[in-house]
Order: sequence, then structure tokens, then C-alpha cells
Amino acid sequence: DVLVPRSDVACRNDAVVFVHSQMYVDLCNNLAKVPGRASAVHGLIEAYGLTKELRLVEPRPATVAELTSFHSTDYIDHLRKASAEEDEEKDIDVSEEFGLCYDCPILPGVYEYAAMVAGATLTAAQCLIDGECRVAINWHGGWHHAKKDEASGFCYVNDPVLAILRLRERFSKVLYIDLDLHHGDGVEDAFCCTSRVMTLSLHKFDTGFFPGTGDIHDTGMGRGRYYTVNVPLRDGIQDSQYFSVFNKVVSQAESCYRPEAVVLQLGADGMSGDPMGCFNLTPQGVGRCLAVVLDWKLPTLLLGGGGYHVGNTARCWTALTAQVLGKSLPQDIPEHEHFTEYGPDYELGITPGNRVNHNTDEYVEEVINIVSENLAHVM
Ligand SMILES: CN(c1ccc(C(=O)NO)cc1)S(=O)(=O)c1ccc(-c2ccccn2)s1
Ligand SMILES: [Zn+2]
Repeated sequence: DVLVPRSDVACRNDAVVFVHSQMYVDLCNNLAKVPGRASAVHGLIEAYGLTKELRLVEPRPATVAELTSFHSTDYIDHLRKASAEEDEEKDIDVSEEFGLCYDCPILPGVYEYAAMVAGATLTAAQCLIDGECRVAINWHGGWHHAKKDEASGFCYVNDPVLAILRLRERFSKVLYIDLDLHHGDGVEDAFCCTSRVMTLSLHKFDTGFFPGTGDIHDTGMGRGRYYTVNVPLRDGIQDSQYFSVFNKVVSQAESCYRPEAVVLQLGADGMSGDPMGCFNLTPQGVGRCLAVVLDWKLPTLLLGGGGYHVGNTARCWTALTAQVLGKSLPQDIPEHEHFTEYGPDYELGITPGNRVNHNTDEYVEEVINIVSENLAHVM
């Protein structure tokens, strides 16, 4: 059949692909750092009747070849062997090698979990490449800290990097936007030396806050100089200021970079009420950011990430799923298996806390000016 010129992959329809299977939810429930979050997220999306509007696509595990398109063979081999060992056999290497300790413990089955999450994100990316949809969603992906040969920050395999590498087989320029509370260091590291992928992260940046990278002056290296964009923020930021920063920086990035595809990591640990207790955002604020990206009408992959208040994370990703579908939702949480997660108000909306905002207008203006000057070098 006629090859579609790479720059204008036509979308056969405006379906929204949603990668899902019960087995996938069960796997994510048990092994991600937030037990039970996967089924709470899926349960609320289903309770609002949104799964009927989505094109559900079953995930398949990523192959070793796919995993080692970014990760080292040694790391993947070690993860696979360690994951297969029964925990009573102590001969596995429990050293900190490959980052497999503390925040990223070797749990039985962790390899199958990581391979399935990566496979789910790759399945979503493939649907975009094949023109099956314009937006594809994997809320259980977005593990942005994993490095080539090291697990980090609850992330074993960097599924956003794998997706971007796959999208790059079809699209000449990919824009990665990371709205998780934490800096998307693993994705930035993977593409810091190329102009073919622009990574743009809004995150908390403060002394001693994980992962410690994401300084505004880190702009990439060599051919990648100015194609790494970091927007460091302080505690307490609320929707209006966050959207203002996002809109100015991301709109300039899109207009000077002209990406052909977008990967958007929507970690929900910046929500008001999250145990991380840093930002003071609501799904409405992040939804305004999503609307800017959807308006570009580009192939767009939506991923999850952090989010440690299970109810608020489910609220956020359900509201964003409805927004992609163009559906408005009733404020009252529908009766369903996880209803009790949403007390005491049992409402979809999240009210911002009245916490101190350390982002002065002067600080935000300075950040925007520096980022804007850097982006002026991008052509
Ligand atoms: C390993 N760490 C990470 C790493 C990544 C994330 C993340 O969400 N990245 O997107 C969060 C914490 S960490 O050292 O900052 C923490 C571990 C546990 C933390 C915690 C747990 C409960 C309440 C507040 N903080 S922070
Ligand atoms: Zn996070």
C-alpha cells in the first residue's frame, strides 16, 4: 500500500486507545510502589462509563530486544535472573549494583511487571505510529527515572524512553513533556545529546529533593544543546501560576521545535493532598495544560507516573481521560468497588490546600525569561 509521508501520518479515526487488561491491572496493583492504585484508577474510569468510549487494547510484554534498545543487556539479564529467584535463595546479588535495592527492591515477578509496563507503553506508541488513533493512554506507565543500567526512584524500566525510541522510527522530532512532581532525569539523560528529541520537564527543584537534577541551566549537550528544557519550581504552586508557566514555555517550545509527535508524562504526585506534600495542583490545572497539547492535533502518548494519594491520582487520570474523550463528568463519584477511597466528600474535584506558595511572581518571571532565551536558540 502507499507509504504515508512520515510527517503527516493520517489518523484513520479519532479513537482513543487505552491499553488495558485485567492481568495488567493485577500485575501493576501488586508490584508498583503504590499497591492497589492500578485497580482504583481503572475502577473509577470504568465506573464513569468511559471504558465504553475507549478503544481498549491488550498489552503484551516487551521483548528483551525491545528492553535493550535502551537498557544494557547486563542490567536486563540481572533483572530477569534476580526476579526469577525465590527470595529464600540468598545467592542473588543483593548489592546495590544496578540500583536494585531500597527504592527499587528485587521482588519476585518484578521483571514480568516491568516488561509488561514497557510492552503496554510500546503497544500505545505502535497504535500512534499505525495511525489507529491520535491519542493513546497507558496510565500505569511513565517510569521516568530508570537509567540505561540502573533502576531508580521506584522505576525499573524507562518505558517513556522506549516509546520515544519507537516513535522516532516514524517521526523525525518527538517532544517529551514531563509534568510529574519530580524531574524526568532518566528521559533527559537518554536524549540530552540529540536534537531529535526535546525533553521538557516542570518539576520541584530544591536542595535535597529527589532526584536533585533538573537545574534551569541544564540545557543539553553537543547537538542536543538547548533541546533539554528544565523548569524548576518551588513548593506550593497552584493551578493558575503553573498553567501560566506551562503555557508560555511549552507553546514557545512547540512553535520553535515543531515536533511531529508528543509523549506527555502526567505523574499525579503534584496534586494537592498527595503524601509528597509539595505542589498544590488540581486536575483542572493539569487539564488546562493537556488542552494546550491536544490542540496541536499531533500523535500524543499519555503516561502516568507518580501519584501516592490513590483517590486523588484516580480522580486526576479519570478527569483527564474524560477530557481526551470530550466528555464532562458528574461531580458525584459513582458507586463502585473502590467508592470508599473518595470519602468524606465522594466528589471528583480536588480542592487546593491553603499552603504557602514559595513561587513568587518574580521567581516565575525569571524562570520563564531564562527558558525563553534558551529556546530562542532552537530552530
Ligand atoms: C525514592 N524517592 C522517590 C523517588 C521517585 C519518586 C517519584 O514519584 N518520581 O516521579 C518519589 C520518591 S524518595 O527518596 O524521594 C522518597 C521515598 C519515599 C518518600 C516519601 C514517602 C511518603 C511520603 C513522602 N515521601 S520520598
Ligand atoms: Zn514523582
